[in-house]
Amino acid sequence: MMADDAFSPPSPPPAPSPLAAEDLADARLAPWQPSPWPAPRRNDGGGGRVNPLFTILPVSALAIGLVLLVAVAVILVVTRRARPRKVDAGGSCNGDDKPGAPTSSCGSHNARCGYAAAGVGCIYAGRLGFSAAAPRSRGAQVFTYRELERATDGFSEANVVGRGASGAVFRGRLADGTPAAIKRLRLDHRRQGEREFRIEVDLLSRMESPYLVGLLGYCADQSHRLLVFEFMPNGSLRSHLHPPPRPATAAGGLPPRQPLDWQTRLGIALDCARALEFLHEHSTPAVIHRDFNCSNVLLDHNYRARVSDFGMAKVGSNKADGQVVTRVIGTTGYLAPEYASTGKLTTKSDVYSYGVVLLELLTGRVPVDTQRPPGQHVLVSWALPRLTDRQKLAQMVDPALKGQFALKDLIQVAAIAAMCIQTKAEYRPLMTDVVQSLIPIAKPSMSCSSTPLRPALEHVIFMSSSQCANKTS
Ligand SMILES: Nc1ncnc2c1ncn2[C@@H]1O[C@H](COP(=O)(O)OP(=O)(O)OP(=O)(O)O)[C@@H](O)[C@H]1O
Repeated sequence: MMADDAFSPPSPPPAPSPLAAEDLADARLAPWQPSPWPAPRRNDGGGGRVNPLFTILPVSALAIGLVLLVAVAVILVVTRRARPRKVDAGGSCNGDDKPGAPTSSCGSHNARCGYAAAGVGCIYAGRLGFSAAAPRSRGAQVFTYRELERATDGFSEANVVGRGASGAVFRGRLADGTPAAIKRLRLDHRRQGEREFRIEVDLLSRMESPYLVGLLGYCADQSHRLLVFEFMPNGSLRSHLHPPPRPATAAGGLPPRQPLDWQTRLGIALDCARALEFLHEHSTPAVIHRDFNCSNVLLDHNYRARVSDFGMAKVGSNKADGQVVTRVIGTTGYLAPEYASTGKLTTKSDVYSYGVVLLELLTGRVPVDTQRPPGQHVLVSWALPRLTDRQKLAQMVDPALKGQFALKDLIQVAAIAAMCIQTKAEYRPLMTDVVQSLIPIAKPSMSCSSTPLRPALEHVIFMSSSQCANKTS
């Protein structure tokens, strides 16, 4: 029943609003307790005096709050200004990476630590569809052509460290003493150089990983287009795995280059896997390198690898299948079959190219070599049946690695390579799986039993935990 049935006022009350009726009912259930505090007196214009406390207290509280707010804001602004210009994007890092520092001091491979150089800016920011929240931690400094000319002794031939399809790369030293690799792009009528320039600047000034070659800056002075990278003193992986034959005059007196040893190769394989893992799985949206090959793997003074050359990279689509249909470009011998034949590009195309580089590390062979006997021209077709045959496996390894590896490690690397170069893209592993599978063998101190294979690689026929004990060398 209604509450006012039970409530019998002595005289008819003024018509109550429904809310007033409920209030009355509540009042019946919970009798009103007098407040211990003095009741405020309403200034009703009836001549009653207002207690000054009730005016002063809220006003002073408001004033104190305002002062505190302003103080906090001032402290925040001052401390931000006083901090060195290092930006922590996506995780705190106390490393002291400097422009040109070849190795990040961040512990985690996922750490994105970097710096923002003074007075930096990126004129091409925002063209590749990264979300606004994407970290832009590394500033790319803008150089004039004159500055880079000075840095390279007028682009002298003596400073050329390499030449790619898009131009020459010069060793240089920036005004602050930082060593740098300066790539002078050739701008052709197809404007491919311009496109590559924009992609490199846009991507690299936003991405931050110790496994990617860092972009220190760029120059877009009139018709000049130059990219300034961290200098990688040990050059490309290609120059170590497949050194060009030295002319007799140059070779005389110079000691022969030592082939990379097994552990160094595994370290390089792991660094590259982490670089691709970063692009595919830790970047939003995913980035497909599209031209991953051993020329684009550069080595620092400790032979730690970093991936370079993003001029052909594609930012993955947001579509569910993560597939981009595009013009087929890349390097012969590294192209995934589905990409080469249909132009369908996915992160799994990079996984295939990675598998080819892993085969090069394993065998010391180039991806395509028409000088070899028939049946051995294409590395992938020659290697694939051997990778899963224990007898033939040991014979396919680079002779320079003889006696340096345990059979179980070789089997593991072969299994990873075999999965990466699967013809069907969906059978290839994720780069995260590759990283996890390589970690135990790239760190020899870890015991075999504590490092089970990742599910993606488990079904390779001869991989079983019992074989972990079969250490033969
Ligand atoms: N950051 C760097 N530090 C040291 N050397 C470098 C650096 N970048 C490039 N180089 C050298 O310059 C060479 C040419 O590099 P570049 O990226 O122009 O071409 P590429 O990758 O070999 O070929 P392409 O551009 O045709 O794919 C490399 O192989 C390497 O020896």
